[in-house]
Amino acid sequence: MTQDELKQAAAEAALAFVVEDSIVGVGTGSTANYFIDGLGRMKDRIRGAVASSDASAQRLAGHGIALFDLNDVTELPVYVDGADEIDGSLAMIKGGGAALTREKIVAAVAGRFVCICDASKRVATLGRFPLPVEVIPMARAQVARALTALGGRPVWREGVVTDNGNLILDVHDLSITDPVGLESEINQIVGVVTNGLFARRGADTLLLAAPGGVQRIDAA
Ligand SMILES: O=C[C@H](O)[C@H](O)[C@H](O)COP(=O)(O)O
Repeated sequence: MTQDELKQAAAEAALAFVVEDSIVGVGTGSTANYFIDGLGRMKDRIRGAVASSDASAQRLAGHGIALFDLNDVTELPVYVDGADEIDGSLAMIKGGGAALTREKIVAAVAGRFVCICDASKRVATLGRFPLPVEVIPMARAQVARALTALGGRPVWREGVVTDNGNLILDVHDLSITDPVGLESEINQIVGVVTNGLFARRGADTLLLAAPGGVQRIDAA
């Protein structure tokens, strides 16, 4: 099976978690796109969706799925999204597509975070994938210095502007021994909007696709 087929298999498995007549939280990226396409087939069984990016909103709209503003939503039973890396405790690195802040906001409202991944995303320790950090533009250099002081090597993702009008620094070479602590520590740097560690609120359920099938792993 190709990596794309595995992503699609994980995404299809997530459709079983969609609650009838509910509003669905929808992530961003190539794996989430397969989920959106599947959701399109069952659009008559849901009220609509909250999107975590302009790109996902566009794809959802293309399927005729009603879009809701998160401010108007009080109940979001399920959020489905991919990840760049996920560890044994279901903590993740996200933001390879620069959508981390909206993803974290929508996920925070959701009752259950279902992560959909192909097996290549599963790691013992987070950090081989450079950690994306969304930064207010005028603070780019000072945040980069603070991230260097933490032991990382920040690289500005030049040319990329987030849906919120901000910049991304990708932090290489971090030793992530305490994902929960590091997530909080980086968020304390003035000028940081948020970082791509999803550890304080990780996934509740992982659907991990390998050639042998899709494995379900629930958080302890
Ligand atoms: O900003 C992007 C998101 O965090 C994605 O969920 C993540 O990058 C995984 O994307 P993909 O499914 O394309 O590997």
